[in-house]
Amino acid sequence: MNIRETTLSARIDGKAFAADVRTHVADHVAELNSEHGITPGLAVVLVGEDPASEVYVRNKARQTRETGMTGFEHKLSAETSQADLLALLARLNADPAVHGILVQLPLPRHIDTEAVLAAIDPAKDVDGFHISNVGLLGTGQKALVPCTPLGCLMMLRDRLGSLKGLNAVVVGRSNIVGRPMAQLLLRDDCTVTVAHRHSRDLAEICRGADILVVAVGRPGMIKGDWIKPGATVIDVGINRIEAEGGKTRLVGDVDFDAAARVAGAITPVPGGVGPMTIACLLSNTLTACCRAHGLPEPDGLTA
Ligand SMILES: Nc1nc(=O)c2c([nH]1)NC[C@@H]1CN(c3ccc(C(=O)N[C@@H](CCC(=O)O)C(=O)O)cc3)C=[N+]21
Ligand SMILES: [Mg+2]
Repeated sequence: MNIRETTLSARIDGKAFAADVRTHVADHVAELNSEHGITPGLAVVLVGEDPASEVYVRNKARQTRETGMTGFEHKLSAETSQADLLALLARLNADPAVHGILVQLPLPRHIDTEAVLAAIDPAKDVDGFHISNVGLLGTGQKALVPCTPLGCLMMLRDRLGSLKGLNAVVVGRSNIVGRPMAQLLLRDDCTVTVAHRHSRDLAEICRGADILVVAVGRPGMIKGDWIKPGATVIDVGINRIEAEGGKTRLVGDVDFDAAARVAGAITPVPGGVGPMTIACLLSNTLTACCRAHGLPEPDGLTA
């Protein structure tokens, strides 16, 4: 087999997977609607004008509508006070048409992120960032699970079936990805190592990984010879770098071409984890809606 073929067979198509998840969500939403007259609603709150965030929020709003759910968008100026933001969240918490609430991060510096996340009703916390959901996940209870790690887990289960007993290495320990990812892998009976910027001999740690999840935000940091042959590699990094002709290009945290020659499977950037994150946001909104109404949750969409 030549290198090109090897690369292609190793690629995990997150974009196609996400489209499947959205179809599954849309089917369930249609059923909720026809049988119970319920339409799941997702509120997205964006504070300030960050171009990348606006693209993301726009994509998400479109996909929310495409799956038959209602999207509520709240775009607030960068100068919005914390009190005003908290007042909006109180209204959304009380609104029965809103089943999911997402406050786009990062927030402007004058706003206390932890206070804002704590103000979201945990039952509507489709990002899974409220400490109540973090604690439920950490103790193996039913939670709303952060979208990016949930999407990674879905791809891993799809590729590998059971994850039991596998060595999983998570590089990065953020509250958004690394930590919840480690909890999910532990729950699926992996032996989990969490590595980070202070870890000694990161290359050697990575070489022991049957599953390698990287979420550090450093373009191409993970080299091909750090990958165990046949390993499954999930690249969470989305780094915009300068390309030729003054253009920009998206790359992950893993040196894709080199890693793809060694890995059993690997997610590309773009077209890997990113689309799955949005699909999982939609599935979390559906899950929150089902729980709010005491109705059965969709199969295969929750961790
Ligand atoms: N409360 C909160 N929850 C989030 O989930 C959240 C957030 N804040 N703040 C920003 C980050 C970023 N994020 C992305 C989701 C999808 C893509 C995505 O679909 N990326 C495409 C490429 C898109 C492009 O071309 O720019 C891909 O990887 O194929 C990217 C980034 C969610 N975030
Ligand atoms: Mg880190």
